Amino acid sequence: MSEQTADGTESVTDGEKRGGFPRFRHTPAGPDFGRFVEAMRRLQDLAVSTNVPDDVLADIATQAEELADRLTPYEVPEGKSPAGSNIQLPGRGSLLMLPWMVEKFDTEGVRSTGVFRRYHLGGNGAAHGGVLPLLFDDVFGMTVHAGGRPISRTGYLHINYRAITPLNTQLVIEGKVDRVEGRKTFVSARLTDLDGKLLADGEALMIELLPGQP
Ligand SMILES: CCCCCCCCCC(=O)SCCNC(=O)CCNC(=O)[C@H](O)C(C)(C)COP(=O)(O)OP(=O)(O)OC[C@H]1O[C@@H](n2cnc3c(N)ncnc32)[C@H](O)[C@@H]1OP(=O)(O)O
Repeated sequence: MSEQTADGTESVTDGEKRGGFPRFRHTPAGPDFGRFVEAMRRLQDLAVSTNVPDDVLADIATQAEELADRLTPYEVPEGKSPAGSNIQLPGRGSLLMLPWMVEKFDTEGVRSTGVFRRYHLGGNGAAHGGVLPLLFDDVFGMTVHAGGRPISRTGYLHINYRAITPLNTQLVIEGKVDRVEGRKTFVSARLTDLDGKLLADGEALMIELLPGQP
């Protein structure tokens, strides 16, 4: 059963295995959206890797403020932006997500490839330990979805850091459903380089939302 809400989303209730998740209509990315997101990613990389003279930075800060002012009138609620739901774009078009491409999405599992960039630097050339759980959690969410399981949230997420994760190196992550027990879906994933060297592995418990659970 579903009902239309004031902002145009559908609030879906019992029987549709979506917990309290609204059913958002897909917002397609326009022709320049991918270019815009990549430009924003370059800005993020540069924001953490430059040392700009004060007089130049004053001008750049003004330009950044002007850009934000131009974007602000177009702010929309969750589910109304192309960010996050366009799987043909790196990170599905979301600046929050790692800029990785989904290469496989089916009942056997999910495979995604990409690089950690300068923005993701932790220390001494390695990716920050905090961005790996972001990658794993996102892959686990997709794995549950690809596996045909109901909408679920992460109960726990465990990462084993097996080796230093390099920046600017093509890597691959593969996630799969290990087993299902009632509402509980146990998933696991491995992050490797293209030679198969294991960098990190992880497991998580994804719990099916009950009707109305946010
Ligand atoms: C198209 C749209 C796609 C959207 C995809 C969304 C993916 C989102 C992925 C995320 O990252 S979610 C963000 C991080 N996670 C959260 O914010 C979850 C916060 N926690 C909750 O909301 C609740 O804990 C939750 C709804 C997941 C479960 O609460 P419940 O009260 O419904 O479940 P309950 O505590 O009764 O636990 C259900 C079962 O799981 C077990 N369990 C729960 N937490 C556990 C835990 N941490 N470790 C081990 N077992 C756990 C619990 O023991 C029990 O086992 P049994 O059924 O065998 O008795």
